[in-house]
Amino acid sequence: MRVLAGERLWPPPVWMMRQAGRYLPEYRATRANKSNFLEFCYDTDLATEVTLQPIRRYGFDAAILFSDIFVVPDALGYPVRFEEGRGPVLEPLSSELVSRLDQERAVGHLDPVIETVRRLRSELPEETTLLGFCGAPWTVACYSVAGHTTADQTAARVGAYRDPALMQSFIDALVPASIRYLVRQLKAGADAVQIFDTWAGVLDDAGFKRWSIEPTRRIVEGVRKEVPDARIIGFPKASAARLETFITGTGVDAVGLDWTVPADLARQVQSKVAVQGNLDPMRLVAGGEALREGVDQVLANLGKGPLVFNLGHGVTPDADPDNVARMIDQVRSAPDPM
Ligand SMILES: Cc1c2[nH]c(c1CCC(=O)O)Cc1[nH]c(c(CCC(=O)O)c1C)Cc1[nH]c(c(CCC(=O)O)c1C)Cc1[nH]c(c(C)c1CCC(=O)O)C2
Repeated sequence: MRVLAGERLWPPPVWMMRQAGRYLPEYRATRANKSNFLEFCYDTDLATEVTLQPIRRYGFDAAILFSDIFVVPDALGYPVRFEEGRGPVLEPLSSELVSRLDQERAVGHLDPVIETVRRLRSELPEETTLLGFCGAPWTVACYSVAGHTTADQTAARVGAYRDPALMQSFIDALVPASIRYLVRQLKAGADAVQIFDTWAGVLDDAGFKRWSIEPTRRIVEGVRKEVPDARIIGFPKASAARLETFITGTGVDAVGLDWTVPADLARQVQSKVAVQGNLDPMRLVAGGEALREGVDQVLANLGKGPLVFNLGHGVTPDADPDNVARMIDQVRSAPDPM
């Protein structure tokens, strides 16, 4: 929390996107209790358990609520399901589906997730930061146009060009639902929240302003209206050259950097706000010298300013859990460069 407020700490605090996940045998064992992934997210006992697993194993400085970005459209009544080996599958976006979305239904539907936040705050060590999150509207909407994961979101981009009013109407439903959801997480005990915009990088310049910056700005403003001191981390992935516009345009307190952000640009961004990142998750798969070198590079480049050590994107199922321990040891034992 001190780093998010702009302070430099040494060693930097460390956590990992997707730290509760399939690379951990204990996650896979708990996950085996529920075949339906969304039901798993809404099960307070199981979600609390898997959130705590990486904290117990590694002592990360922050825990991130176990849930998914698709609980928000699901709660609104948008048809979402997860298919084994395929990931999320959403019905194609239509004005009929948007007209059926129900903001009040979303509140009750998300009660179990808010209960998980409450439970986590009481069970976590006091010094462990609890992070809540939501998906940015554009990233959520991408999957509703394509219907599934794609490499470059061509369907969502074509959809947004052909029928911007439809895209806008869906985003206009996601914005208030996301505000309410984040406000409730903060009031239930989350110390800060992160907005994941995984697909911001595929947008052209006008699209980035309309579909990434503007909805995020509305969420930040809406959350701060209810929780004035809310700490908010933005993560517009693959948007290196636009990070400064994003920060000014949205008012976030900190940004997550993916691993492609050039070192000098990352430091420039860090002169404005705290940064989080940005080890390539593949270095956790490769291990050895590639891992040591990568951790050193992040610390050498960003260690002199406000840094939350993290990956540039989520840890993958093929990462070696021992490499995660090595990464944390290296961060915590690194000599202070100042
Ligand atoms: C785009 C996106 C999603 N979900 C999320 C994003 C944004 C960040 C990113 O880009 O990684 C965010 C997310 N998803 C999950 C978390 C939990 C907290 C954490 O540990 O970081 C968070 C913060 C759990 C999850 N969400 C999912 C899993 C794996 C599913 C399983 O256990 O069967 C987990 C642990 C499923 C999921 N959820 C999503 C996809 C595309 C998939 C399928 C791909 C995959 O399987 O990794 C959507």
